[in-house]
Amino acid sequence: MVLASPAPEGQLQTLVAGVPLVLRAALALEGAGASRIFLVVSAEDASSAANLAKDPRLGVQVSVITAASWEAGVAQVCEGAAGPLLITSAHMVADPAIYRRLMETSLNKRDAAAACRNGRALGPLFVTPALGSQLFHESTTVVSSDDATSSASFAAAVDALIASGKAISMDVGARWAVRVDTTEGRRLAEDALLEACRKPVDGLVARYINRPVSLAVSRRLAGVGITPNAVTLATLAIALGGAVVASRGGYGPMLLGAVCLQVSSVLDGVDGELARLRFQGSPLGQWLDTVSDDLSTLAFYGGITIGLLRGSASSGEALLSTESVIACGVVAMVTLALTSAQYYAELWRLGAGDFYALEWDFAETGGGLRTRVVRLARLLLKRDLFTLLYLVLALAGALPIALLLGAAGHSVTLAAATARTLRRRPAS
Ligand SMILES: Nc1ccn([C@@H]2O[C@H](COP(=O)(O)OP(=O)(O)OP(=O)(O)O)[C@@H](O)[C@H]2O)c(=O)n1
Ligand SMILES: O=P([O-])([O-])O[C@@H]1[C@@H](O)[C@H](O)[C@@H](O)[C@H](O)[C@@H]1O
Repeated sequence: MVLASPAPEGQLQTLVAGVPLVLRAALALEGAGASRIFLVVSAEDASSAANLAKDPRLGVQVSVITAASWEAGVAQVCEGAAGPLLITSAHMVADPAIYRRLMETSLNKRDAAAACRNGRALGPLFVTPALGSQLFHESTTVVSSDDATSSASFAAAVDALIASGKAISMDVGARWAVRVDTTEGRRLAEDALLEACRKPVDGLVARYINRPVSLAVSRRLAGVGITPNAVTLATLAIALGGAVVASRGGYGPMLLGAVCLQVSSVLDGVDGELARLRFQGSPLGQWLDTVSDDLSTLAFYGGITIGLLRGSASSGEALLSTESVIACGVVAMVTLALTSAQYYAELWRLGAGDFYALEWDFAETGGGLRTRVVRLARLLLKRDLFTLLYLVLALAGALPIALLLGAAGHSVTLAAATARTLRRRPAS
């Protein structure tokens, strides 16, 4: 059971990366495993809190508690609680792992666990109902309700709890936790939230080139109404448009086609970043993202195959014979389609649309020679890398090589996907 404390009056709706701060706190607590949330607010904030509590992104029940003071509201919740509570200020934007770790702490030996950095309390406190009610009942000085920096004085009170031995101090280590009651604090929180949108599976190009750009775009779009799904469809439209242009043939159109594929590959990060930043991820979005990646690549091969057959020598057509262009184009498209079909079937059975919901050998850390080879091959065959490579080849007027590499690369992934499907086929 968890409690999110109020922001000072009127600040419930302050946006942090596109989400009202109190809603962000509630969603983060839910993500960390909170099964119920009590939101303590003043009478003036009650109706806007009630609206935020109805947000469709929330999966847990949020009860709004109206109280004359923060302490009175917290004490009221503690008194009715059956198990430990996590008390935090809506002003705190933190890595959900901090809340998760606090909630996992056993309160058998002490009555509370506090999130700390360098020995100082940050604010979030996991506490037994008994200590919680005692703290907020008896010690009216814990947080003075007319104190503008109530979360700071709350942290000071938690420091005192640690000093008296009643609370365990849990060091948050490198995890981030930022107070957002200042413009600077909100900026730092947005930086941390955006950084947390990176995916551990990002390839080298994604990590060092694509993400810095897509994160800058997401920062600007976070407060705008555009949905992740709309961004996914826009990235697909850019790639398909590029493929149509490339099919006209010639150096310029085919280069533009490769530029469009690269732009869509960079913007491909924005949809997921917005989904994670604003808690707007969805099964439909996962599927759209996966299918749009594959359709974009497939259309590119189609576009350049037609373009090479139609074009002049300016795009390196002489590098491959007409028959080889057709053969490589067809092999690249068919192997990509057959690979995707197998992954889609597995994803469908799993009830997920996210390519990374599948279990992958290359996701294992360490491992023997085979795992290392698979991991290296996977890194080389990743979309972020080959998309950039195709752009370089288009610039060099050597796009037939892209078709050749596409045919070879997707044949390898088809072989791996087929072996995987056969391995996983249930024994009859
Ligand atoms: N319209 C969208 C797009 C993406 N997502 C979520 O975001 C993830 C993708 O995150 P992102 O940062 O965009 O990763 P990509 O760069 O697209 O990498 P990949 O496609 O290889 O997963 C999806 O799996 C899905 O969980 C979503 O919910 N809705
Ligand atoms: O992980 P990665 O190679 O960068 O990219 C993946 C593709 O390889 C895969 O075909 C597609 O279905 C996924 O959505 C994702 O785009």
